[in-house]
Amino acid sequence: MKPSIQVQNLSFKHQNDTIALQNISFAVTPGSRVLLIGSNGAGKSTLLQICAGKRLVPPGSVVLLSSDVFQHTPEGITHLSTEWAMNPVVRGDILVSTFLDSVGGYRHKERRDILLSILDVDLDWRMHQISDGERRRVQLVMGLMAPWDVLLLDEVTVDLDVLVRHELLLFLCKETEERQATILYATHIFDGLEGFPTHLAHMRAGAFVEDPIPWSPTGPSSLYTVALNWLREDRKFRDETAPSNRGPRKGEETRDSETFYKKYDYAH
Ligand SMILES: Nc1ncnc2c1ncn2[C@@H]1O[C@H](COP(=O)(O)OP(=O)(O)OP(=O)(O)O)[C@@H](O)[C@H]1O
Repeated sequence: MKPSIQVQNLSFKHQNDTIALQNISFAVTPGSRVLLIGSNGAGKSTLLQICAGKRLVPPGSVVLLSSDVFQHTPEGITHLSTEWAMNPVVRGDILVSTFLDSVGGYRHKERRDILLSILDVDLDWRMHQISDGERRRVQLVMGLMAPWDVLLLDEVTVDLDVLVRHELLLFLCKETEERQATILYATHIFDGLEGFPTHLAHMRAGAFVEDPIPWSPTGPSSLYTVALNWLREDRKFRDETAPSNRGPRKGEETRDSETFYKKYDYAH
């Protein structure tokens, strides 16, 4: 089967020269649900942004749905991240129904209505008068209503209540099974996720520790235990190979900032 996501020798540096990805190669077949697991800063969001065609990468290094994702971003790719909710536009005084129509909701009424029900969204809500979790639900209706072939999810279920999150995960599983769509999902929350992934990908310092491995919820360890062990190994690996300055500093002289703030500390 032709992969829906094919990444070859991908490396990426941010503008300040921080190396975010190092020589990543992997392929994902249609119908897969791949969980990206890695510590903060491991490169998950950067990889998802690149797969969404949002960052310039060498031609041919990231091919989704048989098309170079940056040069000719194919139809059917949806990237949902937490940044969306920070945009003042989606916190403005606008009715949810108007908002959804403004992004083409009228074209996908059937799917939109299924999602309104799963995500328990009221079309009469006003975007500036709803909670963070409610706004997240509107984002998910918006992002998922047009049928997608590849879904790139960056921690967007974080503020959903557990019932809505559960229903959403069931919907996503159904979509991948019935339409052979593919999901790459980066998260740190493993509660209730046991039956979701078909594969786990372990990212460490911008690289894949190994190819995505098949996951079965009936195995000996829980997802949480696997993730915890991987992250412990990563921390040990980092401390042995590239000790960092993180944590308290021993024997350090007083910093200028301490001297300054102590001088103007009127609280005592
Ligand atoms: N805009 C940026 N400019 C410079 N460096 C960045 C930028 N965004 C991320 N980085 C760095 O790139 C590396 C990968 O970051 P990335 O956000 O992809 O990690 P992540 O695995 O998604 O982390 P988290 O779990 O915290 O979301 C980190 O070293 C991070 O400090």
